[in-house]
Amino acid sequence: MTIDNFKVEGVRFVKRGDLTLIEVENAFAKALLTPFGASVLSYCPKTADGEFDKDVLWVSPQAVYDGKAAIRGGIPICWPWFGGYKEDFHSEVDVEQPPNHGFVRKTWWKTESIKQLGNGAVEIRFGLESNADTRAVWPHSFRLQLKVVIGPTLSLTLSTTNLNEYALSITEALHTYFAVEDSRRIEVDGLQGGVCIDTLDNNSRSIQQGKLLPPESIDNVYLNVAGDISIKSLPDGPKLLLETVHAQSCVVWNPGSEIVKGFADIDNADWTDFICVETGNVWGDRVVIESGETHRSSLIVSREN
Ligand SMILES: O=P(O)(O)OC[C@H]1O[C@@H](O)[C@H](O)[C@@H](O)[C@@H]1O
Repeated sequence: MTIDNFKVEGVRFVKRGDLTLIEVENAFAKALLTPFGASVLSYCPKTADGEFDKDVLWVSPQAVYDGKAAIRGGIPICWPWFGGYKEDFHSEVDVEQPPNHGFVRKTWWKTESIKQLGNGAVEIRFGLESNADTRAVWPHSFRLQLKVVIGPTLSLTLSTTNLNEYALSITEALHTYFAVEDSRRIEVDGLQGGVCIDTLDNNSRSIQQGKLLPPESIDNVYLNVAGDISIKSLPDGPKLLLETVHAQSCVVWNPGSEIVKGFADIDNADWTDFICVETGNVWGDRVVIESGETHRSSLIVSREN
């Protein structure tokens, strides 16, 4: 079944570059997704007076849609490892350049279902099973599914099923690029008490005290922060609320004015337009999934005006 065979009210398919995009518009929001990387690229909820609000997500105007490169923006999925290829994933398989943040953000997923739910929200499920190509990079068997619900909130659930006869160890993150008025004037609440690892300062560790006022350039990993998180535009702009389930970690990243120059797919001036607040299970919060078991991790995003 090809993607065009899904006939659901308020859902249409358009091309951008080499990708097929899924456009959703319903009583609650409009959104844009693609099976390449199972990426959500846009989510504009409706305001109380029924107008579409600004996008919650940021996608770089320089993003590439060639079906090969990871899309710069929206919600890329980092799986089965976050960041570099960690020591514990090494195997007999020789991967010369293991992709940063894993391989599924650059892989075509299958669109398994698109349907309207009883309340009028739209649910889309993307799936990916291990195959010869994935085993060449990571020699394990798995089934992955991303369930996205476009409703009054944007909800994503990533499910990993371990199809091996042994336990599987993964790290994972929804690498969300949130659109903000000015990344220099925001505060992130909900990280306090977590272990903060500053990767721009030799992985120095501290305990996060109070709200985070991100410096211009930031690449902090927060462990053991399972509660809700919010991103507020200062002084009294809108607030984005991030509710998570089975996500112990959060990474806050923005390249800032210098490091951004090393990114071909981000304009040098655009770093103030977003903040990445990436929720999942990374570093020491890694997840071990027993044989035959499924692990689920969710993110639910909404905007409070
Ligand atoms: O360029 P990539 O692979 O998408 O990574 C972007 C950033 O992703 C963040 O999650 C990392 O913490 C940063 O170190 C990294 O630079």
